[in-house]
Amino acid sequence: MTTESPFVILDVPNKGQSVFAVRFIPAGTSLFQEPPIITVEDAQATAKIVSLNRAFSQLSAEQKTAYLSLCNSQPASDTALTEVDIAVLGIWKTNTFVLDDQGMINGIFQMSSRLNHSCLGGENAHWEWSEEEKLMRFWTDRDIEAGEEITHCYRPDWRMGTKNRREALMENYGFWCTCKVCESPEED
Ligand SMILES: C[S@@+](CC[C@H](N)C(=O)[O-])C[C@H]1O[C@@H](n2cnc3c(N)ncnc32)[C@H](O)[C@@H]1O
Repeated sequence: MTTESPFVILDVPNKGQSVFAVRFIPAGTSLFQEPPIITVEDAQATAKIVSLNRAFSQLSAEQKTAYLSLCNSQPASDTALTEVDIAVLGIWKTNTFVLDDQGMINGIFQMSSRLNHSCLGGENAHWEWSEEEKLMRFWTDRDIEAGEEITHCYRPDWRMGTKNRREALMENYGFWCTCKVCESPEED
């Protein structure tokens, strides 16, 4: 049995970087686990941004570099902000995971942030956050073949037809979805 990672991060045209299986990965496999780079706990969006800036300023140089290396799909809306603040906020909006049912706790993760989205039915992995251990874990939902993109569903409740779902993803996440469900000619 090999101990090498079963996946790699590669560039994909129009989708930035993404995670791909390098060999067959059976359903139910633990892909990886990692601690967050940052977590922020606040109820209100504006309070979250203040907490985010505080949390970012307290990161080590290495953590800041890891954070700032993540993808930013958000247009810069507030030109009064500094370049770094714009990047911190854009990266936050592009990559944040909501970690609790109340929407209070958000987190940013280095590896987890590299997985692209697939609309419901196209995804092949899911995540679980352990509040006790402060660890994010990714698991495969089904068998994944070598060369397959590993994706999870960012928001599973958007069963509203391809056009509406794509518009909702654009509005909420800042990208036009090109997952295999949206690209399928059988979808409406
Ligand atoms: C959390 S990041 C995922 C990793 C990212 N591709 C990267 O380069 O680091 C989310 C961003 O990836 C891209 N992305 C993810 N899923 C996508 C999809 N289904 N269709 C098009 N772009 C997608 C979008 O730019 C989105 O804002």
